[in-house]
Amino acid sequence: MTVLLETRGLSKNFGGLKAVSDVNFRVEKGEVRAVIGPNGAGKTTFVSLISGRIAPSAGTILFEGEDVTELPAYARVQKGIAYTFQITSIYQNLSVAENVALAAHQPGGRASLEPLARVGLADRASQIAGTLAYGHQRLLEVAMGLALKPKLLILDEPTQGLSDAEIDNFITLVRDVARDETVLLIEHNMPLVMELAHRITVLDRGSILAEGTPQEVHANAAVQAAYLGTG
Ligand SMILES: Nc1ncnc2c1ncn2[C@@H]1O[C@H](COP(=O)(O)OP(=O)(O)OP(=O)(O)O)[C@@H](O)[C@H]1O
Repeated sequence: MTVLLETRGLSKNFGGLKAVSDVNFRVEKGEVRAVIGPNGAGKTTFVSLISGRIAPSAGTILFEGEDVTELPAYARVQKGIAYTFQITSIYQNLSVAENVALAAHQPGGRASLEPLARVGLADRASQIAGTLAYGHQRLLEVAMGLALKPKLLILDEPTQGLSDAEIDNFITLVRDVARDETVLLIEHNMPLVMELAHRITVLDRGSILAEGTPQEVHANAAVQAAYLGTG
């Protein structure tokens, strides 16, 4: 197995708060890795550090063996790290297709519609993005991430606001994406995580509480106590 992403001693403090604390983490190429944990565990902060949206207080981030800790976000995108944009970065007044074209840095709108087809939005290509339902805006974000042809696709709560049928489509989508790319998924929907992830990392108060296959994590007593609320 080849390690795609590794963090060593990765930490982020906000004042006195250790949002991410000394995290040593590895993702293999081709994996679907879920990061779960209670609210405030540090999941978004962790992936923001990996994508370069925020700078760490300490530690190192390696991508394909290269130290990318000091690289700005755009340079990490060029290396193949795509973080689905927060919804605010969708251009609400542009069409769905134009948003994908912009994400792919082809503002003339000549980008392939393939990313839209992959997320099931091809028939909405000409719709104004701001008029999409919330769940569809999340899928548009995923399409914008795919348009970058990433090696690592980071999805931050992608199924929020999706219907059950759309979540089923999303599972198919991630399996399809995972044939070519590695996926790092932050997700609160536990049945979905159990079904999709090869391995799960559980964050709690900024640190890794547990890591393993869905079965191992589900059976972990510390996880049940801290997260599943059944301990
Ligand atoms: N910019 C910031 N300034 C100060 N504190 C922050 C900042 N961003 C996050 N925090 C704090 O860091 C901690 C971790 O937050 P983070 O958003 O990473 O958690 P999370 O696991 O993604 O939570 P959720 O599941 O609710 O999205 C929280 O206590 C949060 O209040």
